[in-house]
Amino acid sequence: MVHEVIEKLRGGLIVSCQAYPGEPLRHPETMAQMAQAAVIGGAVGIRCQGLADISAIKGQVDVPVIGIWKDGHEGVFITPTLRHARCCMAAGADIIALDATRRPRPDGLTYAQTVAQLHEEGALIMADCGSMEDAHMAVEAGSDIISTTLSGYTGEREKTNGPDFELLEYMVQNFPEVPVICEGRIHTPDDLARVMEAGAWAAVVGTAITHPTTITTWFAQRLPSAGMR
Ligand SMILES: CC(=O)N[C@H](C=O)[C@@H](O)[C@H](O)[C@H](O)COP(=O)(O)O
Repeated sequence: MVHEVIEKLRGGLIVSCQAYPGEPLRHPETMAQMAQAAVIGGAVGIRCQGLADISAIKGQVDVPVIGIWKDGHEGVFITPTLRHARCCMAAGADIIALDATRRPRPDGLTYAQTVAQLHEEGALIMADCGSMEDAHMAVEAGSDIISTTLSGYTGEREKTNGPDFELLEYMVQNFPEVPVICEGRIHTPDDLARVMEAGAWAAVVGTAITHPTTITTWFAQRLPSAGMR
């Protein structure tokens, strides 16, 4: 049976509100405003990064919040350890997303051990996978949600221009009992419509909605003068 929090996400758009270190919008209040704006536009859930952002956003929106803590840039860095995950829970996240690759984790625990412990503590876990093999591992570990988040970022899958439909379809077909979230490089409303048609439980859109610097470059690159800059 699907948990009621995950049921609330079914068929909907989750907006990822993240600003990266050193960026002008990197402030918990700013991200909470961004999250509120996304909910007004129809987001059924928010994904966000960092303990301060999770707690600020939880104070401002009623929809489920998927929390992560990114620590570092290499290897396993999305909620890499049990400690990071527990902190996200304490900050108020309704669902914790974890790196669900088969790579070694900084605290020496396996993904399955991490999930088992967090389940004992009452957490709901979204598995950020980078490949079919990761998805199998994540499902065997009892993840509550599996996602395509890390496709194209771990060396196992090509970084496609848009979402990784092949991985999404594989997950949907092979794990019909597990909610599958499509995340990563959904850049247009058409992309979103297609991933939902492919059977995604829900979809996460980040950059195309909440990262104005990148969106500006998409436009700027189309200026007649772009090649001369
Ligand atoms: C690989 C990685 O670190 N992904 C992160 C996960 O939280 C975010 O940087 C992405 O913005 C998010 O997954 C949404 O994807 P997109 O921004 O492409 O819509």
